[in-house]
Amino acid sequence: MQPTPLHIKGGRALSGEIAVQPSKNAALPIIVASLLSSEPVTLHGVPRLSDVQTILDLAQHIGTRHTWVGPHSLILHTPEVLHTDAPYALVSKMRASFIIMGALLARAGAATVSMPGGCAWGPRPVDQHVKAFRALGVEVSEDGGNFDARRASSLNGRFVFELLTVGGTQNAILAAVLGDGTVTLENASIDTDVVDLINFLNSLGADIEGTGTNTLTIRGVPALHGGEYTVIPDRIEAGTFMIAAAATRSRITLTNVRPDHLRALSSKLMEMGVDILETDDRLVVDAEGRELKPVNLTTQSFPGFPTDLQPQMSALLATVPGTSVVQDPVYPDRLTHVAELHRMGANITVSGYTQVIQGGPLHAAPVKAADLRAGAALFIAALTTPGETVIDGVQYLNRGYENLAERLRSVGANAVQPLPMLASAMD
Ligand SMILES: CC(=O)N[C@H]1[C@@H](OP(=O)(O)OP(=O)(O)OC[C@H]2O[C@@H](n3ccc(=O)[nH]c3=O)[C@H](O)[C@@H]2O)O[C@H](CO)[C@@H](O)[C@@H]1O
Ligand SMILES: C=C(OP(=O)(O)O)C(=O)O
Repeated sequence: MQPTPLHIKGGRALSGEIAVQPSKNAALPIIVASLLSSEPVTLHGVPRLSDVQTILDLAQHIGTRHTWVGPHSLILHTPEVLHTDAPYALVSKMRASFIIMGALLARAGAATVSMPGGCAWGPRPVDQHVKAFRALGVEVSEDGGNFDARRASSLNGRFVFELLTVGGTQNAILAAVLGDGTVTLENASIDTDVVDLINFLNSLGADIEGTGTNTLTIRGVPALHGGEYTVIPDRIEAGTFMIAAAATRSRITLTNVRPDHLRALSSKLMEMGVDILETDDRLVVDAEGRELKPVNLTTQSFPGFPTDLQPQMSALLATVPGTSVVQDPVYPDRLTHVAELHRMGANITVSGYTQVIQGGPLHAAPVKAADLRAGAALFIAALTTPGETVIDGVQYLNRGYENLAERLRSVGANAVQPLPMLASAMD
């Protein structure tokens, strides 16, 4: 059953403190990576999201048992691999599930994985994953929407990625961790979620060198032991809250945050006239009473401006008088927020991956999220307007934000999600 739409009455400032959830995009590959060990692994900092449930369902099919031992803590245990296939019903829900292929290749030597799904705003190829596997000695064939991969021996050799890919780098790392070969990956992603995966794997006894650089050397080890690990805070959720504070001209404090993961956003917000104060794992965003300036931005791989914050930033800029230009070459079709923001009075012209945004006041309207970050963008737009905006497509928001409405209510947002009974009574 789809969740009921969210009702937001904006036009008021936010204030107070909000704890950022642990990172979805770091936790998902780490959950998958836990199946490389036959011993129990305790993870702290796992967000309670529908995407996490999807990956746990997939892991369970493979043979991983899990037990929640705290609100964000989980014990995972894969004594043996029961199945080496990842069925369409699960993989099609979420792109991150494709890296099950690397984990299965490492632990079981074979994998049959359906082509991935996930936020579908346009083409999201996996050619680099497949090219990397083949270059390192894996046989991969494609049939009926499935990839079938097999390795006769340990992965060995060198692969140069043709572009920076987070998932492609993670998949190749996972496949190379076990065995007696040595793999060198060049032009590897240095994204925070890749670094967290490497730190996790090394904490279980993997031998991966070059963390945080574009060249990784992975020396196979016979087995990984169990262990305990804490996932990094979610920089995309933190960024979404920072943009929400700027859009509502508010001052809020974020806790459980890594300010060093958010520099590209912080410097754009500062350029607009927002004050950002960083101390260890806290960050204060102060836009109270500010007249913000328009800015131009182009998305890039980490440490550049993240594509996962592009729709939210576009919503903010749609409220800032003047002309801003936003370009997203990382995902040129990531534009499903635009038509919905138009319904709220935004003036955005699109040409290719470029949005030219003439900022001004928005108004409330019924809108529909078609993907996760587009949903966050609509939430932010709704927070800026005094009328009641109703956002449909909340299931996408639930993929990546834990109790978003409730947590933003704790800092003063007027956001409610009526229960299904109530919703039908109101129809
Ligand atoms: C679950 C997860 O962590 N998702 C994130 C991850 O997705 P994901 O890992 O899928 O994104 P990639 O880093 O792989 O994609 C980056 C770019 O490379 C292209 N590409 C990628 C692989 C490939 O084989 N061929 C190819 O052409 C993509 O189309 C895109 O243009 O990183 C993206 C970029 O930061 C984020 O937007 C996603 O939220
Ligand atoms: C797009 C995202 O996730 P996925 O890659 O799983 O679609 C995201 O987290 O913004």
